[in-house]
Amino acid sequence: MSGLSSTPVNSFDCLCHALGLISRSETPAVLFERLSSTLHTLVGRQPIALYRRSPSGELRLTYCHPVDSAITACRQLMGVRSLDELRAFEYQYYALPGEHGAWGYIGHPSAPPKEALHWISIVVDIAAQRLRLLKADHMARRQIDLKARRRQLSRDIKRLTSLADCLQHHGQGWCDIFQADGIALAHKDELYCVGKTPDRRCIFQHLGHLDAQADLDDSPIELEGECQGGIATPLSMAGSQLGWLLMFRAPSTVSFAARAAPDIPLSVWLPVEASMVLELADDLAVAITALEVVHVNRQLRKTNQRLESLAHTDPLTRCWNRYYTEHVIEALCASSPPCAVSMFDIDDFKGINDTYGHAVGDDILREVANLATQLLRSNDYLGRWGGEEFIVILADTAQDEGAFIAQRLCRYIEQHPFSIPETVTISAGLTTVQPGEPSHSLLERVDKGMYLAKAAGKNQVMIC
Ligand SMILES: Nc1nc2c(ncn2[C@@H]2O[C@H](COP(=O)(O)OP(=O)(O)OP(=O)(O)O)[C@@H](O)[C@H]2O)c(=O)[nH]1
Repeated sequence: MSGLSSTPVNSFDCLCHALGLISRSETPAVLFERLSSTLHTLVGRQPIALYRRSPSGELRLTYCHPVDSAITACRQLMGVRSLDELRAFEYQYYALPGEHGAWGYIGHPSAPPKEALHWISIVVDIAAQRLRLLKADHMARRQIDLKARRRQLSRDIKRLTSLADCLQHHGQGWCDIFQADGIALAHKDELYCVGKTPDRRCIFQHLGHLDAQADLDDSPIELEGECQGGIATPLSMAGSQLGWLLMFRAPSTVSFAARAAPDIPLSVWLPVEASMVLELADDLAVAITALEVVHVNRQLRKTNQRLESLAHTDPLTRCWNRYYTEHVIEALCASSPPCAVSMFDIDDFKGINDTYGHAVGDDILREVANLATQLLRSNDYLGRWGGEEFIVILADTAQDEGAFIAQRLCRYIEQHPFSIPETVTISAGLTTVQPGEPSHSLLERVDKGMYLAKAAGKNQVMIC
């Protein structure tokens, strides 16, 4: 498993065996382990550090050998952050070539034996080739999974109601694809998490530092300190940042070194993984924007409904106001359907107000409107015409049936036990819509009917 670690360096067979193992490594982690241990032996058992180079040129420790002892014995080597530092400390180093410049570097403290130089360059070459192959393979396999997940997310966007919902549906799938132990989404001071993540305070503290860095682009950033093992990617849309996507690998799955040296910045996300996280972040930015649009539309719809209802509704009785009642009556007269209209007025209402006060008068008005609404059929309508006067529109109703309904309403109100000792009654006029007549003629007629009902002794219906 570990190359030359248990065999002599000068054994050609052993070296070939180690090269064979390196060239057959199935994962980057196994490759790093075999490469580091082989070099460790070749350079006379010096500690080996393997760093990944970020697009900005920063170096971060990805692997070291021997595992824990190297960290404690050689912290400076492990904590190197740039090529300049490698040079400044006069460490020996070799580039691990990638497709676009150096993928990373391998360093150790002092010059190797001369006879090993040739073998070192072969070992590094073979390792770099294997790393490129693994990258392509990894990319191909993970891309398929990620593409399927991305398609599913875009299909789900309309159905999802919130980011929490989104994470609940997709979070575990993303953890599986990225071999992450936890995922968090930071959006508008909220943090949505799935799986194992560091605590909120710690995440927000790190994001605060990142937000304060003006020179950040949209590239994923590996986190340090308490959030070691995490990678943060801005969620951006049309130049504005909506939040952060964070993925975490717990130290056990990261690497040995995270436990041994939490203060040494590690690289635990391969560049190919980071670019896939970026793809997911792009999709999430679209999902967040879509959720926001849905939310704003929902709010607008609610506000419109409220405004519409305010424009139509009498605030005291909650039935139609005069403006809307007039509008409906005009429309009725224009289409002249078979329809009866009744206008009623509470009898002696001034006396109620004068005796019990305006507030009680208001209660009676509300209760009369309620009783009328209860008694009317689902396609009949009640409007407040003004003061204590109401209009009832009885859809699809001939005169006799309309008169019967109006009478029934009179009796219903008369028999209702109101909060005052006196019996409350109404007087109503009733008429039907005549073909082609203007609304004012219909209203005059029904008003006259109501007046006649008052004149005839109140608490009754007059047809006219
Ligand atoms: N509490 C209350 N009173 C109202 C409201 N609108 C109008 N009124 C009162 O309703 C009363 C109507 O009185 P009048 O027009 O004299 O009619 P009335 O006392 O019912 O007499 P009749 O119509 O002959 O039965 C007035 O005192 C108005 O102030 C209202 O919104 N709330």
